[in-house]
Formats: sequence, structure tokens, C-alpha cells
Amino acid sequence: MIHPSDADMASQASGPALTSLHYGYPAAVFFYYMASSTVAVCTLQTQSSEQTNGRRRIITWLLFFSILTYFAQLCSLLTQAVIQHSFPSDQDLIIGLLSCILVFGVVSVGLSGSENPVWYPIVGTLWMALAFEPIIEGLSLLSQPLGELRFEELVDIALVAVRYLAFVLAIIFFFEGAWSAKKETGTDAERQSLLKPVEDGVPDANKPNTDEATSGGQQNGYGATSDETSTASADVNKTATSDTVESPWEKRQRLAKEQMEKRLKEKGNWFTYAKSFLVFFPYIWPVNNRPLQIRIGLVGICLLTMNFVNVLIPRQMGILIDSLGGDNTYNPWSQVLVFGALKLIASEAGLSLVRQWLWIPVEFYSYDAMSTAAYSHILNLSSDFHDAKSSSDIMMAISSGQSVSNMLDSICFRAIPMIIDMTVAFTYLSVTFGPYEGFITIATSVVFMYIATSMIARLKSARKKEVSAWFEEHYVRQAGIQGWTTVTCFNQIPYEERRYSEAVRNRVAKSQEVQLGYIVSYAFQFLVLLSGLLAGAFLAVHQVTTGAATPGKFIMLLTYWSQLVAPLTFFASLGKSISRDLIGAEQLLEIMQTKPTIIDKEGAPQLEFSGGHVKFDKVCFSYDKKKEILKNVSFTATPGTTVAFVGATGAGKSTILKLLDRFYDVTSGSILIDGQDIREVNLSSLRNQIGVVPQSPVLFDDTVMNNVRYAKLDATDEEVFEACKAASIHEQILGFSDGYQTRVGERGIKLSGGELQRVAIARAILKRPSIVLLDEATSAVDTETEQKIQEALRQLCEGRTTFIVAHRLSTIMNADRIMVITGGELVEEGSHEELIGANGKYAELWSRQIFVKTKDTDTKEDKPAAKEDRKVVDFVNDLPSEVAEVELAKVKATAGTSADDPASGESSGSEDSEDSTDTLVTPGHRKEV
Ligand SMILES: Nc1ncnc2c1ncn2[C@@H]1O[C@H](COP(=O)(O)OP(=O)(O)OP(=O)(O)O)[C@@H](O)[C@H]1O
Repeated sequence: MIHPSDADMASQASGPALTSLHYGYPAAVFFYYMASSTVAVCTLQTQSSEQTNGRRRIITWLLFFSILTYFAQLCSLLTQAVIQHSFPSDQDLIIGLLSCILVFGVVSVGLSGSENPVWYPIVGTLWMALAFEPIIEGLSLLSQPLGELRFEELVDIALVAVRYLAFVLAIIFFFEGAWSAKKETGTDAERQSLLKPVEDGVPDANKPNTDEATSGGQQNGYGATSDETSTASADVNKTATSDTVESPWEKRQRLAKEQMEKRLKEKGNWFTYAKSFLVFFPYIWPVNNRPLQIRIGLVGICLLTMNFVNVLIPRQMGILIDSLGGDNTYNPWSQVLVFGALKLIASEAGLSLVRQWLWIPVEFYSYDAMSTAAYSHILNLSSDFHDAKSSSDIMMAISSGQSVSNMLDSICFRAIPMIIDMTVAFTYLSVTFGPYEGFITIATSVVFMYIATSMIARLKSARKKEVSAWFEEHYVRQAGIQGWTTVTCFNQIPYEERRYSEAVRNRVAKSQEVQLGYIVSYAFQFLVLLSGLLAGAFLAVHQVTTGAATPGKFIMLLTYWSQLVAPLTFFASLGKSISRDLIGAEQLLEIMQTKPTIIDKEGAPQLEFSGGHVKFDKVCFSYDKKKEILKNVSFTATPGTTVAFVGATGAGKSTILKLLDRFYDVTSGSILIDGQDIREVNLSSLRNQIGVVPQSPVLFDDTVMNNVRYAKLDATDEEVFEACKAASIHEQILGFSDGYQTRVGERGIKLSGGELQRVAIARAILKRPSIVLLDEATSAVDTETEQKIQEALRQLCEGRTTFIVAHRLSTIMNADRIMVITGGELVEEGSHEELIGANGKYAELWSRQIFVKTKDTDTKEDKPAAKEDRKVVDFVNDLPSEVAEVELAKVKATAGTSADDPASGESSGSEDSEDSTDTLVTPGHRKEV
């Protein structure tokens, strides 16, 4: 039994402790919950168990029930206050109860909204409740005067007891659920990482994860990157291919998101993931630029000053109103001047102006550094990268550099100052109007954020549809304009008009849907704010009417509230904008982390050129390390000779040229130029010696002069003229409207095929290369142009070791050596005469080409094979018919002898084309299979 005097002492001692507990308990629970949830998300932890669904529901209901008990306690207190006609005196108790409603409300809403919650933040709050509740109730009882317990005290005890029971039950259900889950799966489902087991550093994609396989959708945003995300991505893929056609933009976004999730998975948590963005640091922070660093420091000071001014303005407004209302402490005139000065400082003409002025050079430094670095990095990447990426993807990635600075801008210059603003607001209002006002501020902010973020999430799919419709509209418009000639030729203008108007209507409908969504969402958000403002205003009015506060304070409150709207709205959309910027930054990061595969070895010497003796020694090559493109290719080209490669399309001829120019490195074997392995010499010195004329040359949208001069930037006009004369294009250029200053249009569109080729040859001639790589054009041109091109090529190749992927019979015939490539193998090698005499694959191809081109009357037996060859070998027969006939006769004669020769076992008239070479062993054969 407690003695009365002991009870008094206990009551006195428990007072301050109880007050602290009323405030401290919900605060501690809230901070624990937020901190542990943040850690769980950042370290990608998730609970993945279907069995948890049942207990999740029960625990959510128990939490809701406990909230009801807090609410009931609150009602009981308010009822007493109404009965006693007084404002509730137990301010700390009421704030404590309100805060508990808010905190457990957040916990239970979080739990109910998450299919697979991470449990420890929730269970932790339950344990805290179990620890705090009896202490608070015990102290509360101790603080009561001794005597009979009143009815309301009994109700209070009953409510606390029932709530305690609810918490205990929640804990029991949690452990029971965890235990049965463990029993069924045999694994500890708790705190399981999102990541699949990694063996040998590679996540095992094949290992079944029963929990995940059966679980529903993730709710934890990026933290929830389980396989489900990949499944979701796969689903997106599926949808993309089946239901709708994925637009390039959607594809890009999806791939970037997948890439981001993959990397996040690899990194294991958000911290190490974020660390990988440090690669951008030197482009954002002006490392060696002291003036810019000082500017950044001053911007920081501006922001802090702004925070300070944001408090002073409402305060000054209050003082001004009070001075107008008869408070003689302040002179209204001076107060209005101070107010004006503060407003000026906070305005666009004040601190904001200074801050932006200071920031401009820093911003442009970042743009300058980032885009030049990205551009240079991309240009220095190797062929494998450029072959794999579309140019529009690369362009997008370079412009994504802006996303990185946007992200930093959002965090450093908006989020952090706004957090400071909100903390100051909460503290200032709590100090000025008491803890109720502080509570109202926090509660309004939490509810506002919840409503705003969930509404934004709801609008996501509508927004996605709008973007797709926008792209559709853009695509239809572009297609109509770009294909205007086709549209007009086929008389389809009405069709295109209809198509476009449908696309526009569709887009407008989708945009209206999104607009409406936003308007409704804003309306809800502002209703929440208004409720908060009204609650705060009622409280303030009460204080003003009871004399506890001045009217000026009331005005201050209103002004402060209006200042809080901007930060709250900003925070609501922060997640969305950061995730969008992150996707953009991810695209750039991926590129910046790609290393060029073709690089100079440390201290690689210059290529010592001495004639141009080229040797391929057992060269094997594969683009993707799966399919072998070149198999053991060996040959030698002596200085000044011309080597022609012939063979079916896709045989690997162009690949040989690419290897020689070191666009790729051989997988095995080696390529030697004048005895030096091209991998061992300086890449730039190698490319200086090589001139390339591609099959479809690409010119820049610039003048003819500048296009030719591109080969040698310091070439004089005379040198350019000489090169063009040698390429037999000079006269033609002079005939253009602006001569050498004529612009050639995008990719040289304004030039004819023959002109384009000769400009490309002139460019190669100007470079004066030692080795020429030539991929002949397959398209036939008129005889005169043909002759001019041949003349230009003769000029280019004269005295130089030349490699030609040959598509013209005349080129093939005139080459010193002919290499027949089949399926990546060099099957025959020799001069034209030798190979015809050998009557192998080459002779067969030759006879078919001439046959096909010179006679339109295919015989019945020849038809299928001839058709096949026309499909696979794209030759241009540019021989005079007499020459063709002579060559054909030669082939036929050889075929005749060969048919009589039992050793060959083949006749040239056979219908098989590819396989025949495998069985032939002739003098000209390079390879015997
Ligand atoms: N960048 C690349 N990545 C992957 N595979 C490629 C790449 N370039 C070419 N290939 C493949 O390599 C094989 C050989 O291509 P290559 O261009 O060397 O053939 P080709 O004999 O020159 O044909 P064509 O006469 O039609 O130009 C083909 O199967 C082709 O699909």
C-alpha cells in the first residue's frame, strides 16, 4: 500500500517524466520506423513470403484497433473538458495521443499498402509500444491523487489494457506467422535480401525462389527490385510485343530502368549504387577552379540566409499588424520599411538574383564539362559499342548529362533548404503557439505528402499513355512530311490527313485525362492544406481571444502557412522527378562506364611503314564470341598489289577490311603490316596509313570543299582540286551551282550515287594513304560514270597495297590476287586465270554470273541454282559482252575437262553451290576440307 506522502512525492516526480514520455514516445516510435524503413529500402531488403499475407492483414487490423483506442482516450478527455467547460489542461497527454494516432496511422497505412513488407520496422514499433505503454500508464496512475478510481480513469485503464493486448496479439501473430513460414519453406524468410543467391558472382537466374514466385507485386519502389521487377519488365516486353508496339522512347526508358535495376541489384544497396555516380563528380564540382568553388560556397550562404529571411517575413508581418493595432512598442512606419526590406531580400530582385547570378557560371561549367566529356568518351569508344547502339540512343544519353545536375540541383538547392524551412516552421510555430500548433503542422504535412504521392502514383499509367500518344502523333506527322513524295505519288494525302487527325485526337484525349487527374489531385492536396490551416487558425483564434496571443501572431501564422505550400508540393513530386533524372543519368553512366575495347598498348610505337606488306596469319574472329565469322584466314599481300575478296554475302569479306583498319581486334592469330602486329603499334599511326572508301560513303552536310578536305584538314584548295581531278569529279563539281562551295545535303543526299562515290574517292586520294581498303558499290551506274569511277579508283590504288571487297567482274579480273571467302573461310586463292583453271568455287561463281547477266533465258536445270546465286552474290557485270563470252568459254572448257576428270568428282553445271567447294581439291584451292 502506498502511503499518502509517498504518493505525493511520486506524483511530483512523475510529472515531468510523464510529460516527456507523452511527447517522446510517439517521436521515438516515428523516428525508429522512418529510420529502419529507410535502411530497409536503401539496402534492398524485402520480405518475400506469401504466408505473410494473412498475418499482415491481422496485424494491420490490430494496429487500426489500437489507433481507435487512442482515439477513444482522446474523446474521453474532450468529453471531460466539455463537461467541465474548460479547455483541456493535459496538453502533453492530448498531443501524445494525437501523435500516436498519426504515427501508428503511418505504420498501419504503410503495412496495409505493402504486399511484402519488411517486418522489422513494424515489429520494432510494436516492441516499443509494449515497453512504453505500461511505463506511461504506471506513471500516470502514480501521478493521480490517491483514492477511489473515477469512472473516466477506469475507462482510461481499460482502453490502455485493451490496446496493450492488441499489441501483444500482433507480436504473437507475427512470430506465429514467421514460424509457420519457416516450417513450410525451410528458410528464414525474415530480412531476406531482395537479391537472389549469388554464386561465383553471378546471380542464379535459374534457381527457383518459391517465395518470390508466389508473391504479389512489390510496393517498395526501387527498393523492391526483386525478380518480380524483371518479371514485370518481361511482362512489359510481352505487352510491348503483343498488345501495343513499344515506341522508341518507351523502349529507351524501359531499358534504362532495367539497367538501373540490374545495377542496383548488383550493388546490393542504394548507398553503393549512389556511389557509382561519383564518376560525374569532376564534371559537377569544378575541381581545379577556385573562383567557381567560392561561388558555390556563396550560393550556400545565400540559401541559408534565405531560410532565415523566410522566418523573419511572417514574424515581421505580425509585428507590423500589432504595431498598427495599437502596440506602441513598435513604430508602424519603421516596421513597414523593415517588412519591405525583407520582402525585397526574399524577392527575385534580392537574394534570389544574387544566388542565380553566382550560379550561372557553375551551371555552365557543369554543362560544358559534362557534354564535352561524354562526347569525347563516345567518340573514343570502339566499333562494338557504335555498332550496337543507335545514334538516337547515344544522342539522348549525351543530353542526359543534364539529369545529373538536375538531380543535384533538386537535392542541394531545393530539398535541403526546404527541409530546413519546414523544421524551422515547426519549431517556431510550436514555440509561438504551443505544441498543438506544431502538431497540426506536422500532421498536415504528413497527410499532405501521403495524399500527394499516392495521387501522383495513380496518375502514372495515364501519363504513360499520354506520352505514347504524343509519340504516335509525332511519328505520324514526321512520316507524312518525310515521305511526302510517296504520299503524293500514291495520292494518299486524304489518308495521311485522317491518320494525323486521329493521332492528334487520341493525344488530346489522353492529355485531357491527365490534366483532369492533376486538377483533382491538386484539389485534394489543397483541401488537406486548408484543413490544416483552419485547424491551426481556430487554435490561434482561441489563443488571441483568450489573450494568450496577439492578432499579429495570427497574421504571422497565416503568412507562414502560405510559405509552407511550396515546399510541401515540391516534396510530393521530388521522388518522381528524382527517379526520372536517375533514369536519365543511368543512361549516361552506362556509357561513361563503357571502356573502349580497341586501345593502344602502353608505349605502343608508331607503325614503321615500308612498302605495305600485309600478312594475315591464322586469323579467327567473332563479333559476339559465339558465332565464328572468320576461321583461320591466312594470306599475304605483297606491296603495291591489289587483293580482291569475293564470296557470298555475309561470308566475312567486309569483316576482313574492318580487322585491317583495327575497328575490331582478331580473336586469335595476327595481322602484320611490314612485319609489325597491328595490335602492337599506335592506333592513330596505323589509321594514318590507311585510306577507306566504303560501299555507301557518308558525307557531312557541308560544302564539297570541306567534305573532301576532311581527309587532311590543312590541305590547300589546290590540293583538294588535284584530288578531285584524280577522282574525275573536278569538272562536275565546277558545274554545281556554287562549285566547291555547294552544300551536299544530309549524308550527301544532293549528290548522285556516282558523284558521291567519286567525292569519297577524292577524299581518300587527298589522304595519300599507303594502304587502300575499298568496299565496292553494288549498284550499277551508267557506262560513262562507271568508267570515270574505275579511272578514279585506278588513280587511288596505283602503287598502293589495295584490298577490295569486289562486286564488279572487271575489278575481280584485274586484281592481282583473288581470295574466295566462303562461310568465313578462305577456300581459294590465286589470279583470275589460275582460279578459272582450277575450276573450283570461283569458276562456278564466275560462270553463273556471266550466264545470269548475259542471257536472260535460264535453262530449266540451271534455274534454281542461278536464282540462289543471284540472291547471295551481288555482282555487277560490267564486262563488254565479247569479253564475257570469252571468259565463259574458258570456264566451260575447263568444266568440260574437269567433268571428264574422275578425280574431281564434280561438274560445273551442278546445282549445289556452297558444298561443291568442300569436296574439290584443285591447284588454286587454298583450303582443303
Ligand atoms: N557489327 C557486327 N556485329 C555482329 N555481327 C556482324 C557485324 N557485322 C557483320 N556481322 C556478321 O558477320 C558476318 C559477315 O559480315 P560481313 O559484313 O563481313 O560480310 P560480307 O561478306 O562483307 O557481306 P556483304 O558482301 O554482304 O557485305 C555476317 O553474318 C554479319 O551478319
